[in-house]
Amino acid sequence: MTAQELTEQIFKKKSFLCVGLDTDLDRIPTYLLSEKDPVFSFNKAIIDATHEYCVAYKPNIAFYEALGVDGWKSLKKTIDYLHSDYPEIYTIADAKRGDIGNTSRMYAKAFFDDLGFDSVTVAPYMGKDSVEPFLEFNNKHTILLALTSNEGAFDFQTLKTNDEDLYKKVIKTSKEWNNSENLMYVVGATKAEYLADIRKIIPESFLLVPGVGAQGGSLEEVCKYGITKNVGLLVNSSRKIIYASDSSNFAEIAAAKAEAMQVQMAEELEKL
Ligand SMILES: O=c1ccn([C@@H]2O[C@H](COP(=O)(O)O)[C@@H](O)[C@H]2O)c(=O)[nH]1
Repeated sequence: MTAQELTEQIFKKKSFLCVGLDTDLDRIPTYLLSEKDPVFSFNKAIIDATHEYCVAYKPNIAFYEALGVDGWKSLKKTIDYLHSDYPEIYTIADAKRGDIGNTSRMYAKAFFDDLGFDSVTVAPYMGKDSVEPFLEFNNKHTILLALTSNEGAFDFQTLKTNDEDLYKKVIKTSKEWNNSENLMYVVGATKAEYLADIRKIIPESFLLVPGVGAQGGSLEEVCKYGITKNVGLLVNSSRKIIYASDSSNFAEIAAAKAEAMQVQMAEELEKL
């Protein structure tokens, strides 16, 4: 899916919500554990209930890898289900990959060609040749970690290099890379006020913003500093939506949480 098509979906659905599929066998309703594929059953129920309120889903790959072969099968079934039943949905593999070039190429093939995700998150630490192999894929996005939502973001990302914050240097440098038009960036909702400066460097780029909900970030603050006339935001919430309830009507409750966020987003879009 192109960024233009994603923007069209955002205005059509009046939502820039991304629902995170951080599916954990220890947190899903226990009655699902007797199903053949509990992870897929849970994801399918969440997707069917929430899809009208969001434009994207973001499975965090760690939750699937942790289950070995079964986890990969559940991930594949989930992405195939999205492609077949909800082709208008944008998909993000939150995998935080990046390695020497020929290895990065294999990661890119895995997530873009084999699994067919629209985008994958990538760590910038190994530099240009570790990211460019992802950028070669047409109509696929590489979402570079810029300023993350966790406390540890201050360990390195805000260190000064030649009087400039490292995360700003990463963003500026990445704009020079081949096919940089295929880049998006991760900026944590917990650091919303930084978005004002970030928008000076990348006024048009899409930002994936995790950290609203369980991590305490505010949607209002994110919009105040980060929204553009074309929106340019995908705001993720995982646990606050998918684990809102562990009873048999968990999907209904998740839908209510997603709808509440969508309503707030529609209000923000009205202001544009
Ligand atoms: O800076 C980052 C980058 C990625 N994440 C991921 O987003 C979700 C957030 O989940 P919540 O339950 O809504 O807190 C999760 O998959 C993280 O690994 C992030 O939080 N911050």
